[in-house]
Amino acid sequence: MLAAAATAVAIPPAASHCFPANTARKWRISWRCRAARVEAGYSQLEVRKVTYRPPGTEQNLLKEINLSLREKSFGLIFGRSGSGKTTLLQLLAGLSEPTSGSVCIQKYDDTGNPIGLPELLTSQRVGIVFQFPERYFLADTVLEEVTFGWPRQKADLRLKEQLALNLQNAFNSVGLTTISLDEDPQALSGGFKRRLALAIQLVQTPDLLLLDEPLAGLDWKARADVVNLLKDLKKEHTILVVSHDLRELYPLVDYSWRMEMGGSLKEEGLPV
Ligand SMILES: Nc1ncnc2c1ncn2[C@@H]1O[C@H](COP(=O)(O)OP(=O)(O)OP(=O)(O)O)[C@@H](O)[C@H]1O
Repeated sequence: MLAAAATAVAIPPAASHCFPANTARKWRISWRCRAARVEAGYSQLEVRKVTYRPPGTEQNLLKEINLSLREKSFGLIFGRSGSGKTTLLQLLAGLSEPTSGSVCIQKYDDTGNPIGLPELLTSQRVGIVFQFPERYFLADTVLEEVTFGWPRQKADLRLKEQLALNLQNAFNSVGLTTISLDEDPQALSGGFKRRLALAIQLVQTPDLLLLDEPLAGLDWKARADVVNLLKDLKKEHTILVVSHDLRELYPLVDYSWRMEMGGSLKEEGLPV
């Protein structure tokens, strides 16, 4: 798999992956920083007083949102349709910019004291899987689907090798090692399509994984499959999910929030 992925010819990024055009360059920078980042303590996502009003509109969709999520934990945002949950995920993914407030990663030592200044959470540190991600698969093979946006130039060979290694790790962690890279992504089962969408994001080794309605549209077997997968992934990843499927996700949840109509967020236990 490694060799095939490393030599894969790159195609422009797919809309479904929502990577900015210069993602590859950013990944390289991100890895360099990551290598230097081995410290005791822990990191935490901190959303501070975030308000969002789409450009050219008068109304705030999100109002003074505060949220903290410790690394390698699982957060869930629930609330009525139209309250602003997806808008918040898009903002955390860097697809839109807060009108005010900040989204940072703050490091703490083992006693809970902050280490240094908070770092801005940039889009290259976030992976997002949209609702029904399989609808946006465009390639004919699994290999082409996951290598969309990979660099073409020879000078980027080392980067491609690193991506290929990440790909192998991602496929291992989502349990996709049994499928052929030549397979048509649309021919995979519902649960495997979701695994593939997750693997595509995990290749970036994101600090934060955002999932919008990860169980939507799946049959009971695939839903159970994805829940088990998320249970495994949360051991190594920081995951923030928007979902209406509270009962099934309840056993995984470390923190939860209710989004009120009008875009206010309140920390609250799940009503299950
Ligand atoms: N760019 C925009 N301009 C104006 N209004 C917008 C914009 N984007 C979203 N909205 C509105 O903001 C509100 C929140 O939408 P959002 O999709 O975030 O809700 P949601 O809680 O995720 O809903 P659902 O659970 O149905 O997915 C909706 O009323 C939507 O129409």
